Amino acid sequence: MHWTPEHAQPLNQWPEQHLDVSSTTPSPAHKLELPPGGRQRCHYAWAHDDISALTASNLLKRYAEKYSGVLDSPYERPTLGGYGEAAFLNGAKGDPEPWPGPETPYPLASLHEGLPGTKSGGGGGSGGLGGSPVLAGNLPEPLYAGNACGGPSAAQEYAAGYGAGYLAPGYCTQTGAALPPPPPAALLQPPPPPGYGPSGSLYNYPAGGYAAQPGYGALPPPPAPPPAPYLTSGLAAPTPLPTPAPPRPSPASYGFQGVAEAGVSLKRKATDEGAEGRYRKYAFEPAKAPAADGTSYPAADNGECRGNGFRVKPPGAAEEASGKYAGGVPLKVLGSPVYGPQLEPFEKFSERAPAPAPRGGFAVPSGEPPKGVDQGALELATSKMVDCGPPVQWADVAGQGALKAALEEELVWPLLRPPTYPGSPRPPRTVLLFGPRGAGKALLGRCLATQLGATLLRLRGGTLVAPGAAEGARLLQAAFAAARCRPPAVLLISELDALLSVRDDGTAAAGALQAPLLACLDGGCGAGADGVLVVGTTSRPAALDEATRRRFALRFYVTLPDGPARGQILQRALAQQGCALSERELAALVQGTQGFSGGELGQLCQQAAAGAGLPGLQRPISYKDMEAALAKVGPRASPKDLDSFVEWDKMYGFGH
Ligand SMILES: Nc1ncnc2c1ncn2[C@@H]1O[C@H](COP(=O)(O)OP(=O)(O)OP(=O)(O)O)[C@@H](O)[C@H]1O
Ligand SMILES: [Mg+2]
Repeated sequence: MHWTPEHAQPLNQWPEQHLDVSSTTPSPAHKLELPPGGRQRCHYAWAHDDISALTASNLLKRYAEKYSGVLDSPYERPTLGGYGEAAFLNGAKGDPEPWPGPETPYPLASLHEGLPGTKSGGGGGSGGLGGSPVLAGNLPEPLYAGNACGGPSAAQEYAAGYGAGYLAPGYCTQTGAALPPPPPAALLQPPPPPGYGPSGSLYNYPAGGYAAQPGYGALPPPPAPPPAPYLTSGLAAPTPLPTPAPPRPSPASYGFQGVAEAGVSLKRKATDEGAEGRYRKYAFEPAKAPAADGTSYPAADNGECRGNGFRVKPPGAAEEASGKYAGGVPLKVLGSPVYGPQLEPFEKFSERAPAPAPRGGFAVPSGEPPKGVDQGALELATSKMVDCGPPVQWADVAGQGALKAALEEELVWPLLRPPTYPGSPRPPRTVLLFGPRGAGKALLGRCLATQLGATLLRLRGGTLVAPGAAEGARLLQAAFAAARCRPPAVLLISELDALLSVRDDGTAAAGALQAPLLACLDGGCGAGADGVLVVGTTSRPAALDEATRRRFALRFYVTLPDGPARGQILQRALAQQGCALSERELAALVQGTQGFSGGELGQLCQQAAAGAGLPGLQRPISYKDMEAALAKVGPRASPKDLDSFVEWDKMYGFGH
């Protein structure tokens, strides 16, 4: 039968209670715990419980008095667990006096020690194990000495491991004998909390001994109690009910030790599973956190995964990247500089006084024809080759500042300067001007003649080649002769490259006029005499073979005009056409004629004039005429051409 609080009797009803201490069935604990030798005796005493009635009543009277003091004293009902487990464990519910006998290994505090109204007894402290307080105290020597049925040692173990002292009414195993009163109800555990089922242990059985009890899985079955101490009066405590279980510990706070516990816990687990399974939903478990962003995907440990698992780039990342690359410094607006007065007007050069007739090295006309030259050819050359055009001053050449300077310093001045000393190096007598068509090479040649005050003889390679090689050779020789006859002379040979025709595969054609040319350049036809400058020009420098190229001491790249130069050229050309554009219109034209040569600009203006009406009837050229002309006239030099010029210049030019 399970003791339940209902069985608790108030103390004042105890006297009627009689303890039936006779029992023939030892509790399992007794079976287990009794020393072998003591088993017999213990059975004997237990069976025959021959404690005199007098003794029993003495005992009851003694403890009744003792307990009555307790009950009358005003004190709080202890809270659950208010009493240390030890108190319940060793059952020291009442008397603090130790059981006479060897020092107990477990000094126990008296249950009532320190309570108001209680006598500060000699108990407490090392209160002996005297087993149940009911039996403790200076009781007469127990009838059973030694180990009888679990004498002190047994009692100790028992008491220590278990609150054996409490003998509930209803457990009177001794007929007629009144047991000491049960501890006041206050000492009893409160009723179990709701949720506990009717079955299962509510009590804190000591570890070991008992098989796991079916339970709620919340508490492991308590360990088996050590053998109950026997009443000194011979009363053998019947199998005591286990003390009320301590408050249900949280799973982690079970205090049971040892294998039994482990077994118990294992066993419990099995049952727990059931119980826990039943109550799992209430079990404390951290719920899985939903994905932070509420998606149904489980949040990865690192919290990285979102949605379909792809991470979203932080906004603006792409912009930032493009900003980094695309946001470079905006390119400067390229364009030809606005045509402006910074350029020297053409006239300026023309203002310059013509160079004084050179004295000295260049030449003084000898008046005598050179020997071996065909007279007819000479006359032809004089009449046909001598350029009688207006002088060209440096200012008449738009732009080309650097080139103009180089030419002046490298050619003109040395030619004009008398030799500084005998044997001083001769000034160059040949110069090659190369660059795109219409770039002003001839113009420069003309300028040079002007600057040297020299006769200008102009040859076109193509003209020489046309009548045939022989005829051409004759003419070439006549030209050089004539130049020699008219010192200072500038022999301007344009389209030099026509004289040196080179097949597409780079092999020279049948030396058309190359040989006579080289001979003349070497002074064979009077050339090279003092007072003759040969200016060769070409727009195909690459067609020149090395022999020819090397006959020209100076080689300069004549580039296309830049913006301001273009403006000047346009302005001059338009002026020649009798019209003038506004600065804005001019600026627009300059912008729209990038890559045009001077010659092409002239052509443009001529085209515009044509659009303005027939010659003589034409109106002034308008901007619209120019725009129309642009549709027809365009730059000839391709970027590729321009690149080749640059390359050649690097390789063979004198740069400037
Ligand atoms: N820098 C310039 N300043 C003024 N006029 C120029 C300039 N360049 C070219 N021109 C004009 O363009 C026309 C062609 O010039 P020029 O004959 O000197 O070119 P080129 O280089 O000799 O051409 P080609 O290779 O066909 O002989 C000329 O009427 C000239 O006045
Ligand atoms: Mg020319």
